[in-house]
Amino acid sequence: MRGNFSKLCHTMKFQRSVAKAHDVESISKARHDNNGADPSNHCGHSNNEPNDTYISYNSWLNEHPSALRSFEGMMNTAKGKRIVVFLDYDGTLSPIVDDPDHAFMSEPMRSAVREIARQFPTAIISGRSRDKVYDFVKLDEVFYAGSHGMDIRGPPRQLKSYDDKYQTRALDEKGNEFIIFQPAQEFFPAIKEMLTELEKKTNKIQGVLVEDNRFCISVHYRHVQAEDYGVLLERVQSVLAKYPQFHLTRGKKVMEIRPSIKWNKGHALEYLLDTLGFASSSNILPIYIGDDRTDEDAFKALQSRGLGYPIIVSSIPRDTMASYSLRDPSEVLSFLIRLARWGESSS
Ligand SMILES: O=P(O)(O)OC[C@H]1O[C@H](O[C@H]2O[C@H](CO)[C@@H](O)[C@H](O)[C@H]2O)[C@H](O)[C@@H](O)[C@@H]1O
Repeated sequence: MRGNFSKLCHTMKFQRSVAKAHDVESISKARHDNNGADPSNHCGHSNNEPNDTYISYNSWLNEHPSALRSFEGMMNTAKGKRIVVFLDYDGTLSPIVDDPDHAFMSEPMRSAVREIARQFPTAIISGRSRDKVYDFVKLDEVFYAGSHGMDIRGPPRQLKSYDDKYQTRALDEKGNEFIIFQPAQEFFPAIKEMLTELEKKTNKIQGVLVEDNRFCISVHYRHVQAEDYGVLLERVQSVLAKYPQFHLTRGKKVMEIRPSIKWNKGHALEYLLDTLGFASSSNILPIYIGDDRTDEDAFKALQSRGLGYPIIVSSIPRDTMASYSLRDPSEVLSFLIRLARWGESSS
């Protein structure tokens, strides 16, 4: 394993030099490719000139410094604290790709996350279904929260502050206990109905993909012609109108249908901290890395506790509650490798 880890560190040195060479390229590339960060701009184009983009990205970086460049300072504050790592999946551990079923995680990323999970409690919190994220990540060392945190497989601690009906104790194949926490359980039959209706209502629109995320539904429009977008939105809204207990949120070229309960990635983060036994500890340092709007709920949770490091993954200036930034998943990889190495040397 140590051999793998030094291979990773080597990869990281390589990436650092590549990242320098790409600095200018990534900034101008950002002008053309925001991966759908702005849903009102269906085609994802911006009118800014490259120079404007360069200036605005750099001034944004002053507000949200690079977590790679700030690494030493960040870790000075971390000394003596218990680090807990939270990671989003799409756009963070895997790059945004055209086909959601092909958002694979690279082997170096898998090794880095495995190393991180050996050093620190680690959870992946995703909008995907929990099973799908596990299929991509395939690591048993990690806790998983799917459906934007509404389906958690966490540590074996049943919490009194949550209704027992949402917490199920279970055993894995090796006899280890864990808890499944599903606060949106009662919405499941309605979600199944909506899924069928959405598929029926949208299957004539070319390029639409309806994804079953167990307690949420994603309607992808990355491959929908701009002129068909209005019809798609109308059809999604017409289905939604029959289910007032659900609402629509937006991600990268995706509409996400979610139960209207007071539960999001921020609550999932709090729940996992509680089950890890860190409910009232001031000696912890949670790190959350994510790229999407729904990750803002987790950034907000950290900011309101005045705790830890919320880190946004973005190659364009974005309105965010994160304190630090990383440009893309390759910088996330570099950060995780450095963090794992830091953890190893300080343990
Ligand atoms: O919380 P996350 O793990 O970031 O999940 C958010 C959504 O991610 C996926 O969609 C996004 O990534 C796809 C693959 O790169 C891309 O094709 C799509 O356009 C993006 O929106 C996932 O498929 C969705 O279900 C999640 O809600």
